[in-house]
Amino acid sequence: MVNLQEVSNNKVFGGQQKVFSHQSTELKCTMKFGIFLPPAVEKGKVPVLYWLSGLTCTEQNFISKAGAQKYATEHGLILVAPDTSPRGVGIEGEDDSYDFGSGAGFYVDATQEKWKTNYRMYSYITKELPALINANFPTIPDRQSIFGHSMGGHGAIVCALKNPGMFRSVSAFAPISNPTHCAWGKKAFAGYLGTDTKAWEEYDSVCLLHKYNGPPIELLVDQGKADNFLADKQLLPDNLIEACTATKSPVVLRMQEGYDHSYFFIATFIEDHIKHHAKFLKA
Ligand SMILES: N[C@@H](CCC(=O)N[C@@H](CSC=O)C(=O)NCC(=O)O)C(=O)O
Repeated sequence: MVNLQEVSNNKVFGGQQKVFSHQSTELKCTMKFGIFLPPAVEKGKVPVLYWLSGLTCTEQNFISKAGAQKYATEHGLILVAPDTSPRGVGIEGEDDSYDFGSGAGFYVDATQEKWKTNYRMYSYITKELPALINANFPTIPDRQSIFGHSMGGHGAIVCALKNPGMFRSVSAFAPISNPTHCAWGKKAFAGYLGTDTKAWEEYDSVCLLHKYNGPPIELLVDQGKADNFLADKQLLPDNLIEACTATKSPVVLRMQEGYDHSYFFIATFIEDHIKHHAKFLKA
């Protein structure tokens, strides 16, 4: 395997949950990602579903808490779950807060001097990682989809909207839907992209929906009604729905009674999301 070191390998639901590390050219550091290989890979190439995690996560949260492997085995999909930022790159302040720097790459390519060399998660997710996965694993490169949670839900929708046709489907759990209008997004975008808010719009799902000119994307979003970050106005799903309605973009938002922002919520509805993606990946 070119440029890949196996870190762990566990059999689960008949497949192999592996973690690899590699030297990233975009991020200029060692990165890890989880990859689940379903039993179907023994018979041939299969589609890939990328998962983007939220603030504070590494590649471990999704692979150990979401329970996704069972459904990836059922539908014959590879799952790829990368880390959420560069690690240990030696930028002053990189570990100071949970919502900026390490664990909080926000899936953008930073333009600000201090961050721009390493904080290139957008290019990592849309270019380097798919190329690495397709070169080393039995994928069908033109059958890939993307989903994520919170900061990762934002990342998944943004990556799909900025690259029409690259992903066959997209879905999200409690995404940060309109980062230019919430505290998390304003802090991250000011730090990575600077004070010109025009540049922020390039990474905001609501703004990008108004510019999108590709094949229709049927977006599935689950949102817990008891999510504290919903109450704190960090997620703003109504703004996403308004933009989808205005642009006639297909969307299903399911407001889930009593669910919070945690991986318990994700594990509850992960089957529906994998089914949603399988419908498009297997069509
Ligand atoms: N203050 C909390 C916030 C961290 C948190 O809740 N992270 C979520 C994602 S939030 C948006 O991107 C998460 O996925 N956490 C990991 C988990 O396994 O639950 C804190 O510092 O914990």
